[in-house]
Amino acid sequence: MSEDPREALFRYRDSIDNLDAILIHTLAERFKLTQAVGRLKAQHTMPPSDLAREDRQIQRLRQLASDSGLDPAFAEKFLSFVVGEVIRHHEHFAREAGTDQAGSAEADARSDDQRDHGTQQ
Ligand SMILES: C=C(O[C@@H]1C=C(C(=O)O)C=C[C@H]1O)C(=O)O
Repeated sequence: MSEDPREALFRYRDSIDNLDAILIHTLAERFKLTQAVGRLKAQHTMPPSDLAREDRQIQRLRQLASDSGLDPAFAEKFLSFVVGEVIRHHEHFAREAGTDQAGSAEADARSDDQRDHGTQQ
């Protein structure tokens, strides 16, 4: 006899809940590292964003997504969303350290790039 559909639904949801917990824990660990990077950049007056690094990450994540049956466009949007938050943290650390470069070429490049991609911070 086949499984009760409600039992099957609960079983799927148990695994979904476990995976959601992994996502949150993974993001929390990633933000701990990016905040350390943000503090390092602020102390040494390095620009918050690095668009060349982001381009390499986008290509890598698009490839990983496509190899695992996930929409590469979704993977790119997700990375962009996360990096937008990271940059906000970096800018905060730079303001705190008094090393922010408002109006720098890097900041201008980022906002041009975001306009081109229809994203904003
Ligand atoms: C964390 C960094 O700072 C920014 C955030 C990135 C990220 O969240 O992966 C990547 C590049 C930078 O724009 C970094 O330079 O490595």
